[in-house]
Amino acid sequence: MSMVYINGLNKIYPGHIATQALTDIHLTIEKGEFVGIMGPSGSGKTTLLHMVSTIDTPSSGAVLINDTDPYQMKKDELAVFRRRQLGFVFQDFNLLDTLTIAENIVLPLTLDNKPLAEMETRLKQVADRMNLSEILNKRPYEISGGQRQRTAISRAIVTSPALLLADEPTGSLDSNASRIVMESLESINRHERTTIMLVTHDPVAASYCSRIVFIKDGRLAAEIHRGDSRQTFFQKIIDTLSFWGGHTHELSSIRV
Ligand SMILES: Nc1ncnc2c1ncn2[C@@H]1O[C@H](COP(=O)(O)OP(=O)(O)OP(=O)(O)O)[C@@H](O)[C@H]1O
Repeated sequence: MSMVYINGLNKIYPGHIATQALTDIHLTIEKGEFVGIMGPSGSGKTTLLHMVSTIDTPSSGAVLINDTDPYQMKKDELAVFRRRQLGFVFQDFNLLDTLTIAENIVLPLTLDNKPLAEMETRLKQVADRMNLSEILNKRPYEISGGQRQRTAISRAIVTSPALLLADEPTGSLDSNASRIVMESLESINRHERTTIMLVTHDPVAASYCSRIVFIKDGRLAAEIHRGDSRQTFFQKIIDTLSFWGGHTHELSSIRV
């Protein structure tokens, strides 16, 4: 069963000089997969994520999410679809400083008018899984970057979305915080069976995925699967990046 089905997708940004950001993309992501998107800067990774997250519209081709075409929906329907089916995680966390960590996490449930008891149960489950239970009464400016990103991930999964979309979630974090964030995403994928699509430049972060799709100049260039060993997968990612392009500098001293 596919969670994301992309068929013949093209994206052209109009303008004085039009940019063809994506060309004839065909990609299927099965339910429960954890897929990374990698490629050089400007290759179209974020554009692809935006097409799936319905932030922007394709120029042509089909995008189905959970067998639904979000681009056929009315504005209100789409807003509800996004709130219930999709979770979003960004590089810069996007938390509200005026709210506590607990209030930030349950915000999507508040917007959906869920009963208080249900909110409290779900908050406890998510906070336990993301190891945030001790800091629920703090505010975002009182916690570390890694804790902020885990709060943002908690907010994204509190509605139990079918699909979690993450754009460079470790981009602002040091290597230790990145590792904890990636372990959290891996745990969500394993235990909540949430399908995850992640854009990253970071080969260590990518090594937590079950499959990596490489994009070059807006086209799918290669695809590799993890298998059992994350260490071996990391090496495969480095080899593929050095062949297709991407960030492979500064990698010699990285510990997986
Ligand atoms: N809103 C926009 N208007 C016009 N061109 C755009 C727009 N967004 C992206 N582009 C162009 O589309 C191409 C793909 O951009 P995209 O941001 O998807 O790449 P990326 O692989 O995510 O890059 P990076 O790794 O640097 O974030 C680039 O040539 C970019 O300049």
